[in-house]
Amino acid sequence: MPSTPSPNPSIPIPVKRLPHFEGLELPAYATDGAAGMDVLAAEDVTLAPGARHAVATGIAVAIPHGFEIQVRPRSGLALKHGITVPNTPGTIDSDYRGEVKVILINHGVEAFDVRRGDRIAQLVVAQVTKGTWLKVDELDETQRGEGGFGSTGGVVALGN
Ligand SMILES: O=c1ccn([C@H]2C[C@H](O)[C@@H](COP(=O)(O)OP(=O)(O)OP(=O)(O)O)O2)c(=O)[nH]1
Ligand SMILES: [Mg+2]
Repeated sequence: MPSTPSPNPSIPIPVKRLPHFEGLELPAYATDGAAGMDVLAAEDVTLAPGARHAVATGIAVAIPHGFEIQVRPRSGLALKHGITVPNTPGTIDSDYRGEVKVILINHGVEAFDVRRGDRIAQLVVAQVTKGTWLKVDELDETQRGEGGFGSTGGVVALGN
């Protein structure tokens, strides 16, 4: 029997469309199951190889307290053109009221033209769990202990 997909939880997010947003669409989920909303560039910019730029989106948001928006790259742009988000996932704080910008970097070998209206990245709404420090003198023992950074082996599969 096919299972009925449970609806995604969804929260309303106040969004302000800045003057240069004129004529663009709000970030939107491309499919029902998409994790991120594709966000459009609100400006034209050419990225030379190695160059980076904080690309305008034309929107400002008031994310409800306890949530954040993560700015993630689009895999198609990364694979085909080497265009990615150097600070991925970019963090939009709930108390930020400035314009949402997407930092793009060109890791490709050719210049890349971002055109106004292009879908340049995706925005993922996520819940934030805050931590508080519990000061201790000793930590519990684990199998890993202080091993890290490749301590469990290299790229060869376990068992080989
Ligand atoms: O990709 C991004 C990353 C950040 N921001 C905005 C929203 C975020 O709330 C603010 C600060 O971002 P972050 O904390 O990552 O940068 P910072 O270097 O720590 O700056 P700040 O001292 O302002 O927190 O900048 C964006 O618009 N796009
Ligand atoms: Mg910060």
